[in-house]
Amino acid sequence: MSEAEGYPGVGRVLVVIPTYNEADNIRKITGRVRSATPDVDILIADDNSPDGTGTIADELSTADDHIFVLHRAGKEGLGAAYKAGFAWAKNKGYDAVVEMDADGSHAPEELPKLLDALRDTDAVLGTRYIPGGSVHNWPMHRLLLSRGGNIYIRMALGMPFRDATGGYRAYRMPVLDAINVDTVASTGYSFQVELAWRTYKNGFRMAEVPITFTEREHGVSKMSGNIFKEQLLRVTVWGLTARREALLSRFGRRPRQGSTWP
Ligand SMILES: Nc1nc2c(ncn2[C@@H]2O[C@H](COP(=O)(O)OP(=O)(O)O[C@H]3O[C@H](CO)[C@@H](O)[C@H](O)[C@@H]3O)[C@@H](O)[C@H]2O)c(=O)[nH]1
Repeated sequence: MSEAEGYPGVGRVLVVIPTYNEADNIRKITGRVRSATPDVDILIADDNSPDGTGTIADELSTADDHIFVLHRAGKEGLGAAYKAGFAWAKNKGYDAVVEMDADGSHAPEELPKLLDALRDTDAVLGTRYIPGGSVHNWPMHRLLLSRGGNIYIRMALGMPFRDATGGYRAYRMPVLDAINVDTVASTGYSFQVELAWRTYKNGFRMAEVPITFTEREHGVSKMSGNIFKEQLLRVTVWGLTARREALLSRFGRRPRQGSTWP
């Protein structure tokens, strides 16, 4: 087993790809990542996919020293898979991690752009909704949900970012340590919002770079009504908690220990 030398100016980078039923996509995406960025490693975090993604991942790992597999017992959501992947990265001494979907929605060819930006900052958010960014082949209802959700998040949390829900990102490892990523409660897509929120609240440097998001050709999205409800509820509570804390500090009072949720 050998590991990549590292990305210039960033260090050893691990691209974490969570998978659930991505048998038709996993070969292609890992090949594209390896071609675009030969200096980075890949970890496939598979939740025991019934379609055999885990077996294909093992084959890829056997054939390439820069691909690793984390087999998990069962489907626990994208957030849980990322947390396990980040813990694996920390254990192996990586300097930075990248989040990437398995289905080709996030173009590996744009990875150098994210990593170049990470040289001068602590976290990079790939953003669909700034000039240069775009979304391809999404149905109108999904686009409206995403745009509307991001407007709500900006208003509720006061974060300046245009795309707090996106899943193509890079974090330096000390950020994940400082924000206690292992205690992140979100399991679905609000995981992305919670990570951005914690990073922002902790005062880390964050940059947005434009990305092109292309809807998957194979397999299905795991988006569900429950995932959407989780996001809405959590963002509302975080926003109210932040306002309460701001109010208390204005009157010279500190919030009760443990009063911040989650
Ligand atoms: N291990 C594991 N992986 C999962 C699970 N659920 C989803 N994944 C993996 O997570 C990635 C994204 O899942 P999709 O279901 O394809 O996501 P999406 O609906 O296209 O959502 C994307 O856009 C959202 C914002 O609009 C993002 O919030 C989200 O992170 C993702 O990038 C894929 O690689 C998928 O296999 C799970 O329970 N377990």
